[in-house]
Amino acid sequence: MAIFAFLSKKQALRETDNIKSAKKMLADFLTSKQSFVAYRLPGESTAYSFPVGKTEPFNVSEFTPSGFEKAFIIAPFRMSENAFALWPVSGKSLVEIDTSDEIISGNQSFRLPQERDEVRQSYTKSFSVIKDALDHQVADKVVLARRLEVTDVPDHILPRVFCQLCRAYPNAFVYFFDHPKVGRWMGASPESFLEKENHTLKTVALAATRKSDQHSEDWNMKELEEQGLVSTFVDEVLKEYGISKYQKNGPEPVRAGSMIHLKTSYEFGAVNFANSVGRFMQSLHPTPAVGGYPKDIAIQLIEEAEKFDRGFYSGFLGPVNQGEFRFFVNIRSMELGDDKAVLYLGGGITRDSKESNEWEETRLKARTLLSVLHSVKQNYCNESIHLR
Ligand SMILES: C=C(O[C@@H]1C=C(C(=O)O)C=C[C@H]1O)C(=O)O
Repeated sequence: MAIFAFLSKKQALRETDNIKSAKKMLADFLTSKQSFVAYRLPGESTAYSFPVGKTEPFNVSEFTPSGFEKAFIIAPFRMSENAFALWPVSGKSLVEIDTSDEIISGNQSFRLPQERDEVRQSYTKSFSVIKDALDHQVADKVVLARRLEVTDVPDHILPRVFCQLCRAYPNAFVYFFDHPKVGRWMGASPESFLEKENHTLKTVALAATRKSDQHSEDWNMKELEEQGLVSTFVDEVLKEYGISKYQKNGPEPVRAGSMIHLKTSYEFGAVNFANSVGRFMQSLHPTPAVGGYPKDIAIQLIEEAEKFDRGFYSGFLGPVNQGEFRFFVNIRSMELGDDKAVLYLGGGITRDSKESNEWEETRLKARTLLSVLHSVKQNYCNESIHLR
């Protein structure tokens, strides 16, 4: 033990247990252009990373835990496009990484800059396409998303942003990956898609958004309906797969950063899905939390109203390990590259939605990542963030 006398406890631990500094490992991957994955599961103190070797495109319906052992799965919003499985370089396994050495001052002072008129007007246009369809009873709910571009985001701050996201959002699924076929993305998702633990499958119906300082009032009809449609959809998919016995709890309020959502939790036996878990995922995705209700009509309306490709935003992603898996909905996320970050921000629109409230909701959601980007930039570049 004496040889560690001059090291801090954390450093000594790193020497003995082979825990690497997240900041250093991710910086090395970025400078050497090595594809990688890094993630931290909700509620856990340990984060993991690995250099990516074998990569395989696949159709979500083909997914089985045994066929994708040790892979990290990344599925897009559109089920007509391929998902990707990323495995560690052969002979390498997951490395525990320490994200705690990156403690910087908080982000309380963060104020979201105003956005350009064109951005605001374009949202208004897309909103009216959706609202018209809802008013004509074409659908009951559609999730409308927009993009927000942040300039001057240099590569060297990204490992620090990842560490800071882990610290700021202990209950989120925090991830960061870079791969030539999939792109470079980072996020802090509050929403589980589907998880298998022991012999149980778990999912949630998460929707409706309030500022966390507004939670004392009762949830109104519009919010209850918006979340209720996600629950109705999950119930319908379970029924379609012949699952009649399941545990359902909620809805109850849950905190996600500076927001509160309503969540209903579901648990059911995995035995019902011997080889059909991939097909089940294909039926479940996208839930009306990120798509809409009815599903196919909502997807068509999204294509019509949003003038961009969602890519991996509002798809799902996560690790497969020892026959179990933890998949999360890819929200509160950003696509990185060329010295910029593009945030994707969505919100559920129903017939009772007001455009200005929905716009503000997307700005509230932007805070999750922007407040962290801002504090890292302030501390290491001595400047604030710039929106395009
Ligand atoms: C679509 C997003 O979030 C989803 C939409 C919500 C809403 O409409 O209130 C709430 C939580 C998420 O299920 C997003 O953050 O981009």
